[in-house]
Amino acid sequence: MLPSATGLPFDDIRALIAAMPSADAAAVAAVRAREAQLTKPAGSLGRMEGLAEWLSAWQGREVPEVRRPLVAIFAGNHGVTRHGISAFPSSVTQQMVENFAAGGAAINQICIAYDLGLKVFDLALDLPTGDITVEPALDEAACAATMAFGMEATAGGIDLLVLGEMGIGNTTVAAAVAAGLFGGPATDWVGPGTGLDAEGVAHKAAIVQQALACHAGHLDDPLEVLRRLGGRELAAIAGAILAARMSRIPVLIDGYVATAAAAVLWRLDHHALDHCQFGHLSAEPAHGLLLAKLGRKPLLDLGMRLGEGSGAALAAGLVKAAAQIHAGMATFAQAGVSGRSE
Ligand SMILES: Cc1cc2ncn([C@H]3O[C@H](COP(=O)(O)O)[C@@H](O)[C@H]3O)c2cc1C
Ligand SMILES: O=C(O)c1cccnc1
Repeated sequence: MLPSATGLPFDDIRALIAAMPSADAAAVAAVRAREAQLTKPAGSLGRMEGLAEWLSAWQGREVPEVRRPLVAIFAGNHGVTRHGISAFPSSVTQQMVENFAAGGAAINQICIAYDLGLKVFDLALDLPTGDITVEPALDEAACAATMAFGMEATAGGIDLLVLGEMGIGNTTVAAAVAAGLFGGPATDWVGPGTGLDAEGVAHKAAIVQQALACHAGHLDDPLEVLRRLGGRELAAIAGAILAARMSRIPVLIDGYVATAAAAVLWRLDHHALDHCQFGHLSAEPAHGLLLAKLGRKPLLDLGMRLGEGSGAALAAGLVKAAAQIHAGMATFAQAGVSGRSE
């Protein structure tokens, strides 16, 4: 699914969006029928029942199954870090990629605990994106190619895709993308990220405002917002979400940064994220606002603000359980349990 030579690279992305499959209504009907027979009061598993239905709808399976879940982390570096908008130096991006490979990060432990596969995609870390206060982060060809690269995350017969990121400075570009897509002042969209104090957050807002001014007049097209104000890991996440849709793989999206990338697709088509669930509510303050714009309720709210796919990976434990519960439970008839009294 690399961009073809049919025209501008973004045209290939738009063509995929126009061709997105919809939910499998027959699979949903089958899950609902079976759900009603399982040995529990109707509706007693709350949102877990909805997760089983969502899995079936997008997998196109009458019985949902999660046997090959994958966490994909995309890592990128950002030119805007020259303005001191993170509590950590940008060298930490590469160092954390090495830490992921060595098994020392939080996400490695979550993957062990829940038996999730993990792949880390390093996106030209030695080539930071453009400084968004004065130039676009990426040109169109690089942005489209990075989206195409992100599509590779769906390979290998996976049946659940969990998306996360690593990139010092990326809560700044996420804020810029969110503001570019939904408007409002930069102060609405920035937060402490890795741990800025109030003065640091105010400076970060000023930098995002500068970026918005620099690109004003070019932000009507969501893909332009992505390439001008975003970064490689955001582009790759957007590509991965789109490829997952085409391959009928349900997706779990992590915190503020991953949600900002997803929001680009939502602005292109309000149904583009129907195959996605939002794993958690990040403590990054603007994540709640962004989810409200998308009209979505996250699965977990644990006060986490780590990134690297951690909140979505924790939610993958719930999604695995939802599939197992639905597939494995006995029906009233099978178990000889009496149904509801008349
Ligand atoms: C050691 C360490 C591990 C991380 N894992 C994820 N992030 C998270 O923090 C970064 C975004 O925050 P900001 O915009 O403030 O730089 C991203 O790399 C994100 O995934 C980390 C950050 C650090 C320091
Ligand atoms: O919610 C996130 O994605 C997040 C929050 C803080 C730092 N990095 C990522």
